[in-house]
Amino acid sequence: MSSTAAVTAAIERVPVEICKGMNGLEKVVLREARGSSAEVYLYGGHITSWKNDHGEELLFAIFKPPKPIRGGIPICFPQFSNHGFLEQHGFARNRFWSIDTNPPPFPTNSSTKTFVDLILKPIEEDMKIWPHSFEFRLRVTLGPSGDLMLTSRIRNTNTDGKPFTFTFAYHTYFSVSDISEVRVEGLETLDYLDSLQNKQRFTEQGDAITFESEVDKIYLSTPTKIAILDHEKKRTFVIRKDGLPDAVVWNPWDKKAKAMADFGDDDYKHMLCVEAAAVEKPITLKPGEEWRGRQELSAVPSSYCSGQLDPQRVLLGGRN
Ligand SMILES: O=P(O)(O)OC[C@H]1O[C@H](O)[C@H](O)[C@@H](O)[C@@H]1O
Repeated sequence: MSSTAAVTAAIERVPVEICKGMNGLEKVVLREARGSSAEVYLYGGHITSWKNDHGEELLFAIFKPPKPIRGGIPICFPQFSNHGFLEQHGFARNRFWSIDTNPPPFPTNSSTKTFVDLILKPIEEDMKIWPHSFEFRLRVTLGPSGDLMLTSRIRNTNTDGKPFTFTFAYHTYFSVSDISEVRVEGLETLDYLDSLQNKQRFTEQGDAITFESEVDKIYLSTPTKIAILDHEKKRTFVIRKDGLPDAVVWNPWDKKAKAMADFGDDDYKHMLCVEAAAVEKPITLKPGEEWRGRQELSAVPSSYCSGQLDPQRVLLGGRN
């Protein structure tokens, strides 16, 4: 079968479409019957859009060609941020991924058919800076109720017997109405490394996390559920994660936003990054071993109780 035929065969079974996006780059669009959608670019395996069934964009993303895509969900691999000698956030976000037409069996407990499998293997240039052979499979799934699930499977395919070690993050930029109206539940009282203070370790104080200045923290050993409550929008994002013990919280605030070429001066007000990650304890894989890291996002209406958000209801939200 030719590769075009294989791609067509692989996508015919599901409500996905491959088309040209910004700068002529190829993207895959997933659509669910009730109207929700998601888009992933082959460049970076980068999610750039996630819309609910009212067509509202739930991710913050800026497209200002010829600059690279800012926002959405860049994949940070094999290095998160500057925790190592590679380029910031590793090279995976700056590589062309392919559609994986024949992924190994993938046990899922859902009957959804709206998904696409992408694969990244190292190119010669990568082997020079990170001399390891790997297969990185990313499955992007849109659930029937609009939930967005990302599952990464990374396998060490070294033939020299050598293990490799990496750090990882789903660098998710959530769209929020106004950062000063947002709070994050689920990280209170946890230890974190403060990237603004030489990665020193502190313990979070107080009830919930709110925002009034730049923040760049790596929360350690976090629960598997975190909520972002947007008071103004009356919307709550729930992040469920597996295999990713840490959670990075980032907002550049005004000064850094001004200094960033691809960020509008006020854009920081409308975004918040909460990133399911494995940073503090890097993952090591021996040849033949595979690691999995999963992030599931949902957006639900916030519930109010005498003017106060009810985190218990939001976090339990009818299911676990
Ligand atoms: O500008 P980028 O390379 O995409 O990184 C954007 C941000 O990503 C993460 O959240 C890091 O913790 C920040 O330190 C970094 O500034």
